[in-house]
Amino acid sequence: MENITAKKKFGQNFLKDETVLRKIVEAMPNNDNKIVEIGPGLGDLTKFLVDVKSVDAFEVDTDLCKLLQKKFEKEIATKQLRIHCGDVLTAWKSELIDESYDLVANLPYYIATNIILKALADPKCKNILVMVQLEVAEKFCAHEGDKVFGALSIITQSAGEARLVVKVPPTAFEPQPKIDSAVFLIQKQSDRFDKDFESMLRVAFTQPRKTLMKNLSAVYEKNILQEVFEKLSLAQTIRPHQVCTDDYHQLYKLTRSLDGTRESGKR
Ligand SMILES: C[S@@+](CC[C@H](N)C(=O)[O-])C[C@H]1O[C@@H](n2cnc3c(N)ncnc32)[C@H](O)[C@@H]1O
Repeated sequence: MENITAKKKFGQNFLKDETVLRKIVEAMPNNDNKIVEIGPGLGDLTKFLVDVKSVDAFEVDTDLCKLLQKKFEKEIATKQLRIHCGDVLTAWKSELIDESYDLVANLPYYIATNIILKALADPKCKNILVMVQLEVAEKFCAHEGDKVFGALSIITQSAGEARLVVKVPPTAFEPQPKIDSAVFLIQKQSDRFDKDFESMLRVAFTQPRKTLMKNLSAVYEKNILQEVFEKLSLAQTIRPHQVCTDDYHQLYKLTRSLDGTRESGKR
């Protein structure tokens, strides 16, 4: 590895396995979108990306920024690569860049979920192809009935389709992480993103093993919930992971139209 010590605080595990790097590039959607890479690190994935598309890369570590500026002098001069040095979360307003892009990255795991949620909400982001902790990838890709089906799966299914691309063992990285990783792809079909819907999901999954009715009744009036459950033919004993994404949207619409929050009852 270059003369660089990996910094734990920035989640630095550099992907060294060329087969996995190629699999990421092969899974990229075929379109004219720009690429955004978050955390280019030593530039191993960047090298493949700039060969096929123009890339905007965001890197927080100033040592790595300097190294990348040297390594990719030519690509920076031809504008095939732009390096933004700094914390991507600070740079990210509602849109990260002002043109359509696909996010392709081996993400820093300590902020991976946050980054994916921001990309799902960003109207300029069209597709998300990222490496994260396996456990997190499974949550984003889960389907109704799966044990890990939850708020992240529903938010993803509301925006598009997700699929696991490849599982990656710790040996693919330097230094090696303690956990397995996975690359997954979300192809976005809609920019629909509703913070209130997300809040309802948080309530629905507060205690995943309890019934959905029990969780929701912390916020919604019980009689309204009973009416809504009946309309949607949902059993009162159903658990949150057993309800499909469409039914969650119906549930949200109906509870809103009936103004079923407990607060509203006190008015
Ligand atoms: C898991 S490493 C991936 C490095 C490289 N892409 C690879 O595959 O080898 C995560 C990268 O994200 C960078 N990073 C961590 N936090 C960041 C942040 N808030 N903004 C931008 N980059 C960040 C790290 O410095 C590191 O380069």
